[in-house]
Amino acid sequence: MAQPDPVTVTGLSAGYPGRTVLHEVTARFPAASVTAIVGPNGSGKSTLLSTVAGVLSPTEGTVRLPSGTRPALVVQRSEVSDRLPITVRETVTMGRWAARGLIRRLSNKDRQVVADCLRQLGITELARRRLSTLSGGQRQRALVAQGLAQNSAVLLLDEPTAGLDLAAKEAITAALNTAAAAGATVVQVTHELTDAANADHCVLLSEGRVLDTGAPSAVLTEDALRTAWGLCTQPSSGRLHGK
Ligand SMILES: Nc1ncnc2c1ncn2[C@@H]1O[C@H](COP(=O)(O)OP(=O)(O)OP(=O)(O)O)[C@@H](O)[C@H]1O
Repeated sequence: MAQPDPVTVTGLSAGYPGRTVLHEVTARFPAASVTAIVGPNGSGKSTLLSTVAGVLSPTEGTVRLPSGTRPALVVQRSEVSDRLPITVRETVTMGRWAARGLIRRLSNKDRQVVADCLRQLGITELARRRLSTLSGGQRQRALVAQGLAQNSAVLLLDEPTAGLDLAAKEAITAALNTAAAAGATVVQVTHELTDAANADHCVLLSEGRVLDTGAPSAVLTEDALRTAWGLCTQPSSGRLHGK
């Protein structure tokens, strides 16, 4: 079977009014794989994800996606209002809008996908609860389930496991691995050393430029981390932090 096309960015510059954040970024995000984007605070990880998602337009360069793909983007939970008057099931069902449009009624397949995503993230019991009544970690699982429900060939997530307990982290990691095994291009921004080390591929950013890209074991060397973070890793905390 032919390998699905990867996502590629070439010579990408992007940023915000009066501020260029990404400078000539060239990177490849392989299909059927999980890629971790890592780098210090402010290095441009979220900006890169938003540009690949099409939320931000590049000022230079190109983003190439598999033809006809509309990426699914799971933003940081702090960017989503916790006051939305909708249930967990409705939140996840919104993920089907991309596939079915706003008008068409939910099909049995839509319902099945939503049920599967709720189950994968271990939140079936929370399905009737209002999003506003959930803990931060429970809400994060619902947002990841919404991203998965889009069944997109490209799934982009901004720090999906940040601040979660071990069970929630494991549920999300397993769900991302399952999506990749089914052929999706999964890209996650992460500060978690374990998530980065367990990814199939890694892109290390520093000051809006690609410092290195490749297998995590080759990219996340002590030297590279010292260069990027200016100090060293803190393996005991498992998080990638500078001083
Ligand atoms: N909406 C915005 N308007 C202006 N500048 C922004 C905006 N969002 C981010 N920036 C700036 O762009 C730079 C890169 O931010 P970005 O969020 O992409 O970094 P990051 O690597 O994801 O950081 P972190 O690890 O802290 O989440 C930062 O200097 C930030 O201040």
